[in-house]
Amino acid sequence: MAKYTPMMEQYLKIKAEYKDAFLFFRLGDFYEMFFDDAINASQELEITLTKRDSGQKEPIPMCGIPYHAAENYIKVLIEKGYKVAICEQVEDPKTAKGVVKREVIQLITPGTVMESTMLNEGENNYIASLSHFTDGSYVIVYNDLSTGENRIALISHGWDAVIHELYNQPIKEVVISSNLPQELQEQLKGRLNITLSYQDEVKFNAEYRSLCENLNDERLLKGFSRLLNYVQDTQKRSLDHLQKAEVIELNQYLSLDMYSKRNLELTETIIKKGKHGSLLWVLDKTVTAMGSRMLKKWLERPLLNKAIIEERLEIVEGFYHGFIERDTLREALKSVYDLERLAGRIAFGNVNARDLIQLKQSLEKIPQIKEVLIQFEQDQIKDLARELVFPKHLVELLDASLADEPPISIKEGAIIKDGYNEQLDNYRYASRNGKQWIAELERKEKQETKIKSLKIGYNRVFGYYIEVTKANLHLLPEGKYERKQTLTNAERYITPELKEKEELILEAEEKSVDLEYNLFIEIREQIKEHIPELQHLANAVSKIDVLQAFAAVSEANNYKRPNFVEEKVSIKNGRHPVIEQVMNDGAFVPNDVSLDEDKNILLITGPNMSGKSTYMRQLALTVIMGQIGCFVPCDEADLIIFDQIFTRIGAADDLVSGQSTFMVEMLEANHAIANATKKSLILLDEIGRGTSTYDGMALAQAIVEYIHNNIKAKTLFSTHYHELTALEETLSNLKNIHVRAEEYEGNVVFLHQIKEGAADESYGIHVAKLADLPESLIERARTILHQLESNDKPAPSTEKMESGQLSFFVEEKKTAKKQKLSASDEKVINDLKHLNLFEMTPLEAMNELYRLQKDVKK
Ligand SMILES: Nc1ncnc2c1ncn2[C@@H]1O[C@H](COP(=O)(O)OP(=O)(O)OP(=O)(O)O)[C@@H](O)[C@H]1O
Repeated sequence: MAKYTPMMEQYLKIKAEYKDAFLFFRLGDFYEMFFDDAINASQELEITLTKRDSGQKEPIPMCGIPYHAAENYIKVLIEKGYKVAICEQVEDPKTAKGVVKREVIQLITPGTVMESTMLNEGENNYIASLSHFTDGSYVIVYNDLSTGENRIALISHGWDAVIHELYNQPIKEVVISSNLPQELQEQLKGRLNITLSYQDEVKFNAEYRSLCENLNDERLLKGFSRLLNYVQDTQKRSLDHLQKAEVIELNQYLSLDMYSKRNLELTETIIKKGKHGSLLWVLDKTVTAMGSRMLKKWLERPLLNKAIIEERLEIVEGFYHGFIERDTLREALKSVYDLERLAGRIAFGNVNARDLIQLKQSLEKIPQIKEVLIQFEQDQIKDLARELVFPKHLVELLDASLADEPPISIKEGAIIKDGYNEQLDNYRYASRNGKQWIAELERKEKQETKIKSLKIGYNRVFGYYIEVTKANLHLLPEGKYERKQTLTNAERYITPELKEKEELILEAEEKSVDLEYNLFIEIREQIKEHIPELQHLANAVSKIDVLQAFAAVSEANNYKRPNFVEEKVSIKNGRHPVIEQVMNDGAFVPNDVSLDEDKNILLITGPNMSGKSTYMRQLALTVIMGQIGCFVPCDEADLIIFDQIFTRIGAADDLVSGQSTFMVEMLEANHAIANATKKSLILLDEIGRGTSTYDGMALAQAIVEYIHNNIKAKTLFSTHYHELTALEETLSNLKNIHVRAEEYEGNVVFLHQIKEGAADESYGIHVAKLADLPESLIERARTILHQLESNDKPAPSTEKMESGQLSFFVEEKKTAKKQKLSASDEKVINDLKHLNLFEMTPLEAMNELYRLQKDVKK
């Protein structure tokens, strides 16, 4: 077999170290890719695939992109979850002997991008590391390379908790050990859709000692080192902006499992996966990107500590009433640039002078912000003001050194102010002086030759020249000028003295550009020393921004400050914060919520689409808003501090891929039952609808009883099984409520009002009528329903139900479903077939029809 060319040998050697990345191999002005990389990249990037001789018999596949356009292509690949290794020529090709030396200078991965065009400003971009230990515990480390943030959590209660923790965090990549069991790796990829990277060798790097000082657990240290080792290996450059690892004590925050994070649409909606329509969308009245990111973090981890919640509420209260000051504050905050990411880019070495001017302008706003804050009477707001430490020396340095309007490039001069550096001033003087001398020469020559149109110009090839039009050539004295260039209408000349000045000017200019570049790097290095100060400031500014946003949104939407009490939840005229925003003014019907020691379970009945899930969701969202320190959507609220929220709401779907709807529903219910405490909030919507009526109802009843007898958590339980309302008689802490709907001229009118007691009727048949189904079908449905209603009585309830009994119903499920679809139901089933409802029980089918009708109306 023929040998590869030396360059190809070099390529193959480097590529062997970066098998899981596209290797961008620098050749002159291009990054080239070869072999499979070329084939795949040509498809992913839609660029032409060509061939190149490699020394072998057959040419090899190749494709390339111009180096100056690389950023866009890299962006596309990273967004698709790929990694890109940037391999540069690291010696001057002109002086190189043999093949030019090349090295990978950076491995760009989805979790480690720094370029602002690839980052979403309102969102963190985390890379995480996950380490597992023989005692069954796990350590997760989150790092945002763009801001330097490091957070670390120890999880000692199993793998499921790891998945719940990682879910819904903006993580692009997880670094693991290749020893992590394959099945778990598959779950990370499949359930969470995250790029996996491997770092098996984990060694403590003394360089980062100061970042880990507070980690007193070997496991935390090991987890953190795995992340740092990986980041160091891929980035190969200064990471001076990395911040001390902050340990997240998970038991200090309201725990939300992945189902609840998703069902409640805190930061993104389920269907469109966008911010619009989420709670974050309503609350995000922040004016800085830093504030927006902090708000998102707060929403993902509501607090349990009453003192901190009250401190936030006190600040919001101050901002709420001081609306004039708040406006001034918002205006000032608007001019504050993303200090956090800027600090990261300063450390990384990719800021330009314009960025630093923006830094200066942002910092100049700090005294003004402080001044506004100290005007408030609340001590908590005055404390915020104290956290804003104005870095005077830094502003002075930036002000003295940088030109007010520098260009983007840092290699073309015009970035340093006059008077900052004596040497630079000398060069500039020489250059300006020379130019003045030339202007003077032009004036003198014009006078002497009497040629008014004579001019002195400059171009890169010939330098300075004297230009005389052909018509005036006869006026020039003999022998004084040396001809340099002939144009159609003019001749260009030089003189020895002009040449001499030209050299002085050009030399001064060249030296001054070099010097400016060096000075800029020096300034950047000096600023690096202040990165911790900038990060501290960024943190304080973000907090102020989030709290002013809470005040702004609370005022705009008429939210009220909640009281935190010991045992009861009592909300007057509560509203759903998101739905009320998308409805016309005043269209949303407010409702009360009352839960206490005596009545901790509310069993909600009422027709479909009447507002049962909305009522449940609005309670959860109100609790979360309160526990992040925001006012809440109602007229008055007494709340307790909940430790966990569990939900099973809305369409059960493919969240856990490969599982049936019913299975998902059971997983979610089981998760709640296994983990909830008396201090938790459980919201279960239509449990049991994923299976046939009999076992669905049985399961629903068993679950309610189990919560009632064993957990005693505050619970909202909505159901279609009207029969369950009888439980009020046997379960002393359960109370029936219903959503009111009225029949008006044969139609259902939804009033969306919550009332005490059970709903009197199922409205399925009316709903089907609304859907204009054939009269015969409706009649038949009525008969079937009637039969069902007379047969389906709930099993007598028991106060001593054990959790093990639940499995009995699950086992029974399949046979029960078959029984349901008897031959006598054939006609209805056939009629429904075209609507794909044949898999359902008649009652469920009615519900589906109603949904359908509602959709058609929309
Ligand atoms: N309090 C309210 N005021 C005004 N409109 C409401 C209210 N509650 C709910 N709605 C409207 O009714 C629609 C249906 O509400 P929701 O989904 O909560 O009903 P549901 O009873 O849970 O229905 P299903 O049983 O089908 O899940 C909402 O999308 C909203 O438009």
